[in-house]
Parts: sequence; C-alpha cells; structure tokens
Amino acid sequence: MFEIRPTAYGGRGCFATCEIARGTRVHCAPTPFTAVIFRDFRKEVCGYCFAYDLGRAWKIRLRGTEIAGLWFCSEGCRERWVNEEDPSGELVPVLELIEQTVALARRKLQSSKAGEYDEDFVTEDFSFEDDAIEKLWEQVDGLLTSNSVTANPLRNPILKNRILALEDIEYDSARLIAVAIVRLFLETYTGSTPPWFTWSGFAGLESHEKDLINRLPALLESHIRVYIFLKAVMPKKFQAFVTSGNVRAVLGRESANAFGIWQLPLTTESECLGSSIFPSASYFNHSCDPNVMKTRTGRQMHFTTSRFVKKGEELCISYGMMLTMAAKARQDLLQEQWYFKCGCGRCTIELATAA
Ligand SMILES: C[S@@+](CC[C@H](N)C(=O)[O-])C[C@H]1O[C@@H](n2cnc3c(N)ncnc32)[C@H](O)[C@@H]1O
Repeated sequence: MFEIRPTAYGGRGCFATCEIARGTRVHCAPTPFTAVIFRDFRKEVCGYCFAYDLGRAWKIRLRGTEIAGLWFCSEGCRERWVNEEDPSGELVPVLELIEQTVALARRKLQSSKAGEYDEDFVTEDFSFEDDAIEKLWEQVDGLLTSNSVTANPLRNPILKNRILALEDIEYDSARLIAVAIVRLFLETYTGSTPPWFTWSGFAGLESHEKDLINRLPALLESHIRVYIFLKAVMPKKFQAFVTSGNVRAVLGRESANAFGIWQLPLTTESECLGSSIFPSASYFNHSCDPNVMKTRTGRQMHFTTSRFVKKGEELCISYGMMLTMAAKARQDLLQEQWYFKCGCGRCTIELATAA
C-alpha cells in the first residue's frame, strides 16, 4: 500500500502506491523492538499490554518475587509476555541482574558517600567539535578493556562510583539498551528472529545522537555512565555485543524514533509512561497536516488514514500535540523535542505567508 523512498525535505518517508480510502489501516506494528516503562510507573503499567489504571499498582509479577522489574495486569498478560517477548528465556536473567545491581547500588548510596566522583570524562573545556566525541568514546573503551569489569563492578574503584551515580532515567536507558542487545545476540546466534525483533531493521533507522548531545552536552557523560553500567552488569555471553557503538546506536535511534507510551485514552492530561521503538513504523515522517493517525492498542501501534490519500502522496503522522499552534511555535517545538526543522507542506506555506 506504500513504499519507503527519499523525500525532498527530511530523509526517507512513506508514499502511497495506490489510492487509499479514509479509515484504512496502512500499517500495524505488532510489538516494540525494545521498550521501557519509566521507573516511576512500572508497578502501575502492565509489562505486556501497557495498561495503566490511574496509578493503581498491578499485583502480578513474573515470578513469586519481583526482581525483573515487570508487573502485569493479568495472568494472561504475564503468559503472553513470557511466550512472545522472551521465548528463549535469555532476557529475564539480564533484567534481573540490572535490578539487583540497582538495588545494591541504592543500598550502598544510602550507607556512604559513594556515587560522587571527582573527574568527569566531559571536562569543562571539552570541545564538541571535530571528532572529539569519537575520541572520548575511544578513551572510555580503552579504560574498560584495561579493567576487568565483569567480575564485580561495585568492587572496581574506577567504575564503582559511576555506577552508583546512575539516576532513574539512566537505569531506564540501560533496560532499553539491554533488551536491544539481547535481541541482537539472539539474531546472531539463533537466526530465527521475528522481523520486528531484528537489529538490522532497527539499525537502518536515523540517529540523532549528535543533535541530542550538542543541545544537552551533559548527556554525553550520562551515556558513558550507562555504557559502563551495562559493560559491568551484562552477563559474559552478551559482552561481545555490549560495545560503545551498539550503546550509542540505541541511544541515538531512540532520540529520533521513539514512540512515547502514553496513558490511554490520550488527552492533553495523559502521562508519558515509557518509551518504545517500532522500526517498521519509524519511516512515517511528521506533518502538521497529517493524513495518518497513530493509535496504540496494548503493545501494538496502528496507523490509519484520516482522509482519502492519492497515489504518490506521502503518508504522514503527527509526532505530538501541536497542530493547533501557530507555525513558529510548532517549528520551535519540533526543533526542541525532535531535533529537526519541520519541512511539511503546511509549515512551508504558513511560514512563506508570514514572511
Ligand atoms: C521517525 S524518523 C522518520 C523517518 C526518517 N525520515 C528516516 O529517513 O529515517 C524522524 C526523522 O525524520 C525527519 N523528519 C520527519 N518529519 C519531518 C519533517 N516534517 N520535516 C523535516 N524532517 C522530518 C527528521 O530528521 C526526524 O528526526
């Protein structure tokens, strides 16, 4: 019904290969390649269907005691998660290790001043020009290869305080990356990966790493901490995939392609409960006059035309709630939150008229 090809204004986009009637479902993305429920919400958001009941904590856990950081709204959702999201059983032990380390780190933090460290990688005079970011990552890799990090990271003096200093949002990033790395491991060694879980599909997406770091330089230090944490906690068999390149790939692609997991029904008051990446749905560009509506049903994302679409017309969604704003405000918001200058037809006309 549509093909992916270059646009004149913003990378690739989805173009109708035939006339499409209003109300047609043009795409369904069955499950995220990787997703994370934000730490504040995870007891209240079902780990499978993302149901959220105004802050009520779900009671069903993966096993008798909760150590994987997952809660479910029903036994059925727990079963579906186990069967569909982790049939190999490789993911759960990784999530458990992350959670155990977080719990240990939090206990250590309470009992000492650990977690503060004197020297940042990104010093005050750090210049973000040329290949400084690449060099810095090489330096981090050098440090990690010269230290044995897998034994017990919390005993390693260079790494310990960086791990203890991780904030909630960084643990969330670590979980998002860990899931992606387990997918990559399984794709490499079993080869029987469903299409929505392939790393190659994910790696083809656009990355906004540089834009993100240029706007928020402190994130570079944060990304490095997340990498060190993962290098330290991921079991040995995954280590070959815990590379700075892969960690940066996930963080950079999340910034350009993530779909927020929003409380439903979606209103201006809805909470953002988590973040998810659906590679097959990541080629829809934004338009301030969209012809496709995205809706979430459980873990699935559906894309449905909101009006008749001509053959050859681009299929676009709206990335956020900004359609009633003036052109300048929309442009600023998209630049600020999604790091691009909107080149959609509506903005082009409205900005030209305003000039
Ligand atoms: C989810 S991706 C969409 C697919 C992307 N065009 C690609 O080639 O991978 C989002 C990125 O597409 C580009 N993009 C999407 N909508 C755009 C728009 N209205 N104007 C300019 N660039 C846009 C931006 O670079 C944005 O970060």
